[in-house]
Amino acid sequence: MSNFTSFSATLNSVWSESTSDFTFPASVSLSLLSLLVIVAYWIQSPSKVKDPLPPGPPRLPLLGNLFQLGEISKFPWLKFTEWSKQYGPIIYLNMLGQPVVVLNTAQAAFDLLDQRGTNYTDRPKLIMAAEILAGNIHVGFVPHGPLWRKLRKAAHMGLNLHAAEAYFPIQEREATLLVKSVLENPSDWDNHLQKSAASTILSIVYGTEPLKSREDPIVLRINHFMERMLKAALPGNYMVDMFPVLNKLPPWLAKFKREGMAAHKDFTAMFSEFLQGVKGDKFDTSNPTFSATVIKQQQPLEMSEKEAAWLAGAMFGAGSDTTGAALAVFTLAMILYPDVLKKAQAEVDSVVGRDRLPTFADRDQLPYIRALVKEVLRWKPITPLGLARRAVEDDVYQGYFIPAGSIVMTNVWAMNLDTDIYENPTEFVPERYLTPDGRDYNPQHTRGGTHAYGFGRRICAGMNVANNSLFIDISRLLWAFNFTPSTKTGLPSPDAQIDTGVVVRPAPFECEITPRAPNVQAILDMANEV
Ligand code: HEM
Repeated sequence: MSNFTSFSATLNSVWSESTSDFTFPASVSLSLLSLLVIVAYWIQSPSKVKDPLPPGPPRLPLLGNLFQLGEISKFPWLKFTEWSKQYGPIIYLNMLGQPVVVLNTAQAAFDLLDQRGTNYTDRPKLIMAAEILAGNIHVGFVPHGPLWRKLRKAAHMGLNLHAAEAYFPIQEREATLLVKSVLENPSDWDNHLQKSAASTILSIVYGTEPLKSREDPIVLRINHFMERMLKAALPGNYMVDMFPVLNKLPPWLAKFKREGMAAHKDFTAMFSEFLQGVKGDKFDTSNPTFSATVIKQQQPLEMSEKEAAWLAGAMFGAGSDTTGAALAVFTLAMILYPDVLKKAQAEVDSVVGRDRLPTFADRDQLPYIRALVKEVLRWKPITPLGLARRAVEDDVYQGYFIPAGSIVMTNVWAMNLDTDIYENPTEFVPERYLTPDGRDYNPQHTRGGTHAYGFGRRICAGMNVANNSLFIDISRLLWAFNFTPSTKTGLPSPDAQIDTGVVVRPAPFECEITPRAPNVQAILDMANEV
């Protein structure tokens, strides 16, 4: 799912590389732009500030923190975390009149997003991406209101803890295929992880057969949708997001609107075609699928064909790159922390043995693996700023004024490194999620031990499916392989990361992945899920 981690970085492009389809003649552009900035500021600035705004870096009149953009353009969570040490748990920024509030502690995120959920369940307005391209129907971007509640309810029916168990067979089959691919071609391990994550989510949503490649037409088509959404969501790419009044122009006068509406029609046709495939017999429907649940819920929830199609279609973008990136973090940790690797393998071996693959039935007996999955999500968060929210009304928190319309960001990176909660937070230590007598331990204000899936009512709808995929993939990879540094390139850096715009993941690195025993292939061949 396109997120807002690149928010600050991409605001830069307002000035530098705008691809806006609505351009001004050069002679009038500067003065007109200045006027528009003043009007935008006047419209958007908080009118009645009674309490002080939260602290933050110094601001200029009108421009706000625009001049700090350089500092936060790359990996903004790192700068926010640094600022949190200076300014405290809540930081206030202002970008050309747009208030931005960054929450740096789990306590602040819990107090606002969980405890005052009604005010913080909305998403920021994204006119080009969410309203025009997605037609205000994408569950991840739709404003807080009746439609979001309906879509979310249907999503819950297909993804809740119990419903997610129906996908165990798909996830076990995909995990076996993943181990097979890595065994055949270990140097391409990252590609196998990404393909496996994509294949799993597609099978869960539409009941498709396992993917042979990431170039499969269905993947390419959905990726094209995601790329369009991402490009449209980046601030500065479309003037209409800076000056919403432009959205009032009729389509014949506004190219961005004409093209956006046409693209929305195409995406609707694509998602409807996929859903029809489940209704008809094009895909294998012998396994329970998310789409089948959505189709069943259409009548009781009074969901239109279009809403059902978009709900199912939204899942690939939300669940594919995210899970794949978390598996890459796991691989990095196994290379850098050989003692953890050994301990995890020892647990798997003692419970499962060497004559079969781990299954979901083993999960209760694998506390160290459960802890390791939580540590993967904590150590290098793949969505370090979560997914932004919008304050609907003025609020006051800890004596600070949060203006209505503020973009609210959760700095999960800072929360995961909070030394009040985690000892040696930069180290990979699964033990932190176990009590001294070996039971599961979840730090305060986490959901299931983690902040990775967000907060409050808008928490990740697919978190059970994601946790299940991570558990089964990680336990089978640990059962099958040893992970060691590349003999050519040595130890990878724990800190090198890349921001894909969708997720933040470890920078590419090489490593050696070798089978732990000669019979791995034979056991894989015996697995009857494939
Ligand atoms: C490791 C994997 C994943 C991570 C780290 C992750 C993380 C997130 C985060 C941070 C949010 C925003 C929550 C908030 O606003 O507080 C989110 C939303 C969402 N996620 Fe996930 N996700 C993952 C996997 C999945 C999967 C597998 C699915 C689908 C099966 C999924 C479906 C969704 C949906 C539909 C939303 C939008 C919820 C809404 O706005 O109401 N995610 N996810």
